[in-house]
Amino acid sequence: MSSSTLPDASAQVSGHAAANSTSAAELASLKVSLRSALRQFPDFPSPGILFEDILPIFANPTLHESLIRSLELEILAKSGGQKPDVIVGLEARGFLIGPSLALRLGAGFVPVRKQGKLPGPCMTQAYEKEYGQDFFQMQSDAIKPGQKVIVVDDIIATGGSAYAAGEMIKKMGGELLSFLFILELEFLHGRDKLPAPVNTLLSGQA
Ligand SMILES: O=P(O)(O)OC[C@H]1O[C@H](OP(=O)(O)OP(=O)(O)O)[C@H](O)[C@@H]1O
Ligand SMILES: Nc1ncnc2[nH]cnc12
Ligand SMILES: [Mg+2]
Repeated sequence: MSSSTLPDASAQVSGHAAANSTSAAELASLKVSLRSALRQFPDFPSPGILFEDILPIFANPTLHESLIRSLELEILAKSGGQKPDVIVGLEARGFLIGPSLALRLGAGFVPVRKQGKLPGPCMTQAYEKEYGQDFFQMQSDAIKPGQKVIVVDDIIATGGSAYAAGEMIKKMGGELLSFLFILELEFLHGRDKLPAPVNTLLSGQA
């Protein structure tokens, strides 16, 4: 190793550290504006549920851009260099973020839909969520064996929806890298159900 390598290497390391701290500062500031845009509606869709409304973020192009950038930064910070092949988004609110995020990351997008919406052979999984139960489906060939997958959705409450998606992805031979949400309802401990790391931008209803 030449004597000039060490200073170059250490300059590179401190360059990465500076870039990481810049990204962390950017992410922290974006999260503040995203949180301030959320609205809450008591007793929707049923008594006792405090509904978290994320839609104001999408009504404002600056906040919309902040959201997609935050999700991208969160993945880059937590991925340990592992790039996803596929982003899986859950119908319906997961469709608001999945395709844009997939484009940013150069990954494919695959939908998980509610039963009866997808053509051709499908895999079906029952699930329960904070205020109901339903069936999810994916097209049976949507994930190729060995593909690296990140599941995205707006909110993790009980974790039932995301768990069902993870089950189907594993049955198709996909490798679950992580789950990513805008908001976590911590008191429901949904993350404890999930079989891969769980990353969230915001938490609430502690
Ligand atoms: O962690 P869980 O308890 O499973 O709950 C979270 C899920 O519930 C909501 O979806 P929902 O199907 O109610 O509505 P949507 O069709 O508007 O996404 C939310 O968008 C998450 O997908
Ligand atoms: N409290 C809540 N607000 C919005 N979406 C939800 N999905 C599950 N629980 C929810
Ligand atoms: Mg949903």
